Amino acid sequence: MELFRVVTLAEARQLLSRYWPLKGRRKEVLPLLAALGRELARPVTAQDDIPGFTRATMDGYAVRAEDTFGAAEGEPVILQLVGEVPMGQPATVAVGPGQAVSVATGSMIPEGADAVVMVENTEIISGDRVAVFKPVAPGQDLVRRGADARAGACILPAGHILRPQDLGILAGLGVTRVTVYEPWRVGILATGNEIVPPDEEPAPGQVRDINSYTLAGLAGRSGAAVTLYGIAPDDLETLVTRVKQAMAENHLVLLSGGSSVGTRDLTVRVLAGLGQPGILFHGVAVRPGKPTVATVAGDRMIIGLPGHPVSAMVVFRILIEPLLKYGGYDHPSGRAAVTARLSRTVTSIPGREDYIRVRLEEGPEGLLAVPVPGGSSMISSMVWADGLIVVPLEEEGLEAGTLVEVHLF
Ligand SMILES: Nc1nc2c(c(=O)[nH]1)N[C@H]1C(S)=C(S)[C@@H](COP(=O)(O)OP(=O)(O)OC[C@H]3O[C@@H](n4cnc5c(N)ncnc54)[C@H](O)[C@@H]3O)O[C@H]1N2
Ligand code: MOO
Repeated sequence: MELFRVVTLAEARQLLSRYWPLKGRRKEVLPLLAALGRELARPVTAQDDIPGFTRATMDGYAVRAEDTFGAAEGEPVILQLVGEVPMGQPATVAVGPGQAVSVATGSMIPEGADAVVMVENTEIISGDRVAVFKPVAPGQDLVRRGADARAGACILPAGHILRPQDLGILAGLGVTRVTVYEPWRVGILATGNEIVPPDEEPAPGQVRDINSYTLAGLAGRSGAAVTLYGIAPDDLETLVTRVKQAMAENHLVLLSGGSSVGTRDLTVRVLAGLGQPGILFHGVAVRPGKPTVATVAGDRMIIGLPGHPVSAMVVFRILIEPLLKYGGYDHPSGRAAVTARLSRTVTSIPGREDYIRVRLEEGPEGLLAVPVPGGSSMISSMVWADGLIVVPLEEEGLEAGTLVEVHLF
C-alpha cells in the first residue's frame, strides 16, 4: 500500500489547477434563457449602443444647464416651454437658449439640451412658461448614448459564466443566441460493500448511500450535468470497469469511500492505473477530508473522496466546487462569506486546516457562529449547520469572540 503523500490545501489546489479546465468540452449555441449559468465559449461584442439615444432619467424638463445657473427657491429662472417628447418617439423639437422641453423618464433628450431639471424643482406659471427653482449641471439626470454599453466594446469575455444580469445586457444589445460550453459532466460512483441504495432496507452492518446524493446535489448546484453510477463493491475489477465507464462519459469522476489506508481501500490502486499523468496527491492536510486522492488521466480528472459524508462534502466545497463554478480558486465571488463572532473557543492542530461546521445565530452584538457538534461521519452535523469556518494551517485554534468568515452552504 502506497503511503499517504500529504499536501497542503494550497498545494492540492495548485496541482488541480494545473490540469483545469480539462479539454474536450463541446460548444453549443443556445437561446438566451437556456444559457443561464453556462460558460461563454466566445466573447460577446456589442453591435449597438445602450442606450441607443441620450435619455432622461427623471421626469421633468430638458434644458441647457447654463440657463439654470443661479436659479434659487426665491429667485427662479423662467424658461419657455416649447414642446414635449412623447415616450418611445424621437424628439422633434430642439431646445434653444432660454427654452425647455417636457420629458419623461426614459424619453429622448432633444437637440440642444444637456440636462434635465426634475419636475419637483419646477412650476408651470402659465401655459408655456416654466419656473426653475434649482440649477442643474451639464449631464444631470440623463444618460448619454452608449454610456451603458458602447458598440464595438467587448461586453463579456469568453469563460464568463452567465448570470441573470448578463442575460439582461445581451437582451438589451439584441443578442438572442450565445455560444457556450456544454456543462461539465460529472459522474459519481459510491463504493463499499456495506453501502446499499436508499430505497433498500440495510442488513445488519450495512448503511444507505448518502454520498451519491450529497455530491450530486453539490455538483448539480455548481452547474454540472450529473450522472450517478450506483454503488460498486470493494472489488478491483468491478471498480476499474465502473470507473472507466464513468470516465468515458464524463469530464470529472468522483468516487466516495475507500480512499483511506485500510486493507480494502482500493480507490488509490484503481486511480493509479488509469493513465498519465497519474496520481497528483494522496492526502490533503485538512480536517475533515485528509484521505482525498486525485488523479488525471488524459483529459479526465478522477477524485476519490473520503467515505465519511461530512468529509466528502467539505472536500467538494473546498477543492471541487470552485473549479466547476468559477474555473479556479481565485474568483472573488467564490470568496463571499458573512462575518460572525465565534461563540466558543475551538482547538486545532498546527499543520492542517480545520473546517468547522457552524450554525448562525443572531446575538446581542450581531451574528454568532456556533460550532455544531458531531464527527465527520455524522451527516446531521451538516444539516444543522449554515456554513463552514476555517482554522488556518498553523493555528492551534480560534478564541471565543474572534471574528470569523462563515462560508455559507
Ligand atoms: N487507521 C486509519 N483509519 C482511518 C483514517 C486514517 O488515517 N487511519 N482516516 C479516517 C478518516 S479521516 C476518514 S474520512 C475515513 C475515510 O475512509 P475511506 O475514504 O477509506 O472510506 P471508507 O472506509 O470506505 O468509509 C468511511 C466511512 O464512510 C461510510 N461511507 C462510505 N461511503 C458512503 C456513502 N456513499 N454513504 C454513506 N456513508 C458512506 C463508510 O461506511 C464508513 O463508515 O477513514 C478513517 N479511518
Ligand atoms: O478527514 Mo476524515 O475525512 O476526518 O473524517
